[in-house]
Amino acid sequence: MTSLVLTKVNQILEQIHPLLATPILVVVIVGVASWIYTRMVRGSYNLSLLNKIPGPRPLPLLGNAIDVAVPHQDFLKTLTRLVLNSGPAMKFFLAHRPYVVLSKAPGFETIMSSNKHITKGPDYKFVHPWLGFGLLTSDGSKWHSRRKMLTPAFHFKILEDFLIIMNEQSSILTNKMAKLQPGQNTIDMFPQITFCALDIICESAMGRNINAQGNSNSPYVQSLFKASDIIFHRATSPWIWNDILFHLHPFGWQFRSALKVLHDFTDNVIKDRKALFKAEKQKAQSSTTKDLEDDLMGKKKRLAFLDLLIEVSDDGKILTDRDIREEVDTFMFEGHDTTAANMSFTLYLLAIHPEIQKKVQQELDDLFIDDPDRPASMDDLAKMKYLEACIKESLRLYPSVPLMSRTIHEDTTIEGQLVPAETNIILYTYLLHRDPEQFPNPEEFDPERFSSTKSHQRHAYAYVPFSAGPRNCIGQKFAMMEEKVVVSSLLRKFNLSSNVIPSKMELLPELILRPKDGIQMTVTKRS
Ligand code: HEM
Repeated sequence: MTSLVLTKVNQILEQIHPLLATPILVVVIVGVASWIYTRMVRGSYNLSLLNKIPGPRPLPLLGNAIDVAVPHQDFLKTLTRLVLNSGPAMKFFLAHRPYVVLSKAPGFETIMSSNKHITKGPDYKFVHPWLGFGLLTSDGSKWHSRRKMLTPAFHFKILEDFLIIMNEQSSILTNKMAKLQPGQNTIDMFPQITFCALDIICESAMGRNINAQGNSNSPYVQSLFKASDIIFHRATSPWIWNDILFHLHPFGWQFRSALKVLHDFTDNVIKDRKALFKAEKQKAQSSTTKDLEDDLMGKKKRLAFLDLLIEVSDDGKILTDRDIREEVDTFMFEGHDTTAANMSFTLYLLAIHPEIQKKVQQELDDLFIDDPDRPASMDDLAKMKYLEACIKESLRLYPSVPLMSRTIHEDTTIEGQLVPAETNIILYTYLLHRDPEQFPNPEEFDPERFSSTKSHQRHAYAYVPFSAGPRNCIGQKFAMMEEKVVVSSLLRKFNLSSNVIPSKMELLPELILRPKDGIQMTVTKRS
């Protein structure tokens, strides 16, 4: 490996000036660079503790960059191999920056259950220009107060109001599917489901219908995809991590123009809804002294999360328009891809397991025996137990968020290793969910794992697709509701099949887990 580095340095120097490429100069330059690198590491990280944690041997300057610099579709396999060679806490370096990858339940518990380890890892900085420091990205007292402020918005009673939107958008999706002619009914379901999820979250978060299902070319939808795409590429391209270099790069200006569209859109919606809110408030002065949560629940209709934010903002005294935008943008960012990926993988798993698909359809047929075309009610959703188990099992095999990261600020014992302060922790959920001690035959799709008796036999942190502890997903109930509505609407009307073989499907751990080539499925009307 060292000889590989020397050869590379030699080539670079030769390009700069042939005289520079003498062996002595190369050795001197590599030596000085290694010394500076080691000083940097010593200066900021506790190397003596880090060296005790198992992991692949790092190279000077590069750390383990060469070990993990593989094509995106090979990343999960490569990381899994490295982790399995090292153990449940594996250390590696990217340049001078140390990471510890956790892949078993006890390690996850140490981090997730703690109120101290709530700082997100350095890679979240790439979403700051879009989301600012909203609920997903903030920490400390700002995060605490925002979390407290937003929790009532996800109360069961408030979520009920979003059911109408979910049913309406599902029905647009099923109508689109019904128009597919035989011979043309094998399609990539991933984008179809994504547009539906986007329409649902946009109307729920902002009270605006962007009609992505009808027109996916709208500037807002295109900018959202563009911004997400560039964030992912930046996170995996160290040469544009630096802000100045990024702004000079073509990605930089494309990102800025996408953000302008996204921010302008949210700003305008906030302005409109604030005006509406003011007018409504003038009409109903009596509600101003009531407790916020009761107030919201008492009202006939709450169309958007944005309303709660405007209500608590106290006309800019508690939340400015910029603060409100951070949270609305965060819901848009966190709330469409995650559910879309999970719904797509669930449909796919049911498509390749026809006997399990039949059981789900039986459950739905029994529930909708009175009228197979009516919208789903909250009561129906509560009774979709088997479908829920399928969705959960799909999230186990294909967690929408396959990796998360935190930075710890104090020395912490994790999995028996003393991990020094300022180390970045990677929570490798994709592998955690494949632990054979917790999930025998882990690659097998078996919804029975989520029957109530079997769930109790597992470690409390063995299954955490929505994270767990204080920084868990605030939107998980919303997500489960949406997914049941959309998936059940499709399965009431259609049979699904697919020739895609799970072991051949290439997975990309982008901002969310995504199939590299989409998921082709055949959609046939049920007789
Ligand atoms: C299947 C769907 C979803 C999955 C698998 C999922 C998963 C997650 C995970 C793993 C986290 C923790 C991220 C981290 O620590 O870095 C998270 C946080 C979060 N999620 Fe979700 N999510 C889903 C849907 C949603 C929806 C629909 C919304 C909004 C309506 C949402 C809003 C959020 C927010 C705001 C946070 C940050 C919470 C905090 O730090 O206090 N999520 N989600």
